[in-house]
Parts: sequence; structure tokens; C-alpha cells
Amino acid sequence: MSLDIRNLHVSIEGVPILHDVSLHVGSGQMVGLIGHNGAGKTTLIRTIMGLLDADSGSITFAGQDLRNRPGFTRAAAGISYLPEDRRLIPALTVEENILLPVWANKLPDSQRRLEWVYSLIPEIAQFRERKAMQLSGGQQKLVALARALMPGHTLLLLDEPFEGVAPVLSRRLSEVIAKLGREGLCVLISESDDTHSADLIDALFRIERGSVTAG
Ligand SMILES: Nc1ncnc2c1ncn2[C@@H]1O[C@H](COP(=O)(O)OP(=O)(O)OP(=O)(O)O)[C@@H](O)[C@H]1O
Repeated sequence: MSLDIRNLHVSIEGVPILHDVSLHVGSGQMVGLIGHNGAGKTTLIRTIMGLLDADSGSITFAGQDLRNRPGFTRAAAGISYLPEDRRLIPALTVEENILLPVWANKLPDSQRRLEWVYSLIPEIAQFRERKAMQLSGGQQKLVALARALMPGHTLLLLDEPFEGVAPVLSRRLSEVIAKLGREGLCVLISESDDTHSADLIDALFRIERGSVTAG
């Protein structure tokens, strides 16, 4: 299974944002997408997720054309993302937040998956009954990663996972992400520089003003 993006052009409200973007994440690979604020990382990730429409070009995963499939089909295909701003529901417990994609997409086998996520990130199991609003920003990132892992068993898109996370927790996040590589997932990690991802990734692309180059 691999992600293949070719000659992708994306505009937002008529303004061209991504220009002729091509990028490849091979089977079981962890790939970095490095670029400054406003370079277009989130736009690319949201387009892969089907949350933004492309003007032209192709997005293929595991041989399936994703560009012409609506966003809600991603979870069933095992494709998921960690948004930069986490988007947890503050009044729900940690476990309820993690289970949201399961309820929304009626995903099968959720108990086994939940146990796998807790074994991967055991500290989360300890605060599963706490409300999301009672967690620190870094802990919330771990929970958002756990939530993304519920549907995300083929392709995971991590949008600046280390942004705003204190050093101890970002080391912990790195450990968890490193384990994902061994699970055979395809992972794309965006970051403003490669400080945290350098040791994790197999390949790197740079994005600057909406254009991507292999780095
Ligand atoms: N809703 C929008 N309307 C207009 N322009 C937008 C919109 N969303 C993003 N853009 C523009 O698209 C460009 C790329 O933004 P994007 O959020 O993809 O960058 P990024 O690399 O993820 O940066 P950041 O780390 O700051 O989120 C920016 O110039 C931004 O101003």
C-alpha cells in the first residue's frame, strides 16, 4: 500500500495554494513534509483527507483513486489524520473522544483496536475517564493521536504533531510514532523543521509556498 500524489493543484476560494505537487509515501514508510508556517502543509493534508477539493492532479492510495471519493470514505479505508489543533471535545472523556470516529463511522472491531491503542500508549489508559479539558496540551495531542489510530490502520497523516508540546511529552510522542513505523502503517508527518522527525523518517519532502520538492 502506498500513497501517490501527482501534479496536484489546489485553490482556496479561488486563490491557488498548492502548485503541481507530487509526493510519494511507500508501503510502510514514514515520510516528513517540512515547511514554514503558511507553506501549505495543512492544505495538502486536508486535500488528501477529502476535506478540500483539488483543481487537478491525482491522489492514489493502495491503487484507489482518493480524489474522487468524499471525505467520509477515508475512515472505512483505514485513512486518518491528526489535526494540528487536536479538536478534542472538551466535555467528553478521553475514552469517549477516542471512540468518536468508531461511533461516527460504525467501525467494526473497535474493542480490539482500543486495546491495541492503549497498549501502544499506556498512559492514556490511566486517564481514560478524565474529561479532555482536564488534560495538558501535550496529553491532548497523545489523545488526538490515539483517536486518529482508531480508524487509521493503513495511512496516517500527522499535522505538526510536535507543535506546542513540551520536550518530555514530545519525546514520548516520538516513541509512539516510531512504534507505528514497525506496524507497517504509511505515515506522513508535517513539521516546520525536522527537529523532531529527523530520527523517525525514511524520506523527506520540503514544501515552500505551495510547491513540494524531494529533499
Ligand atoms: N481558508 C483559507 N482561506 C484563504 N487562504 C487560506 C485558507 N486556509 C489557508 N490559506 C492560505 O493557504 C496557505 C497555506 O496554508 P496552510 O495552513 O496549508 O499552511 P501550513 O504549512 O499548514 O502552515 P501552518 O503551520 O501555519 O498551519 C497560506 O498562505 C494560507 O494563508
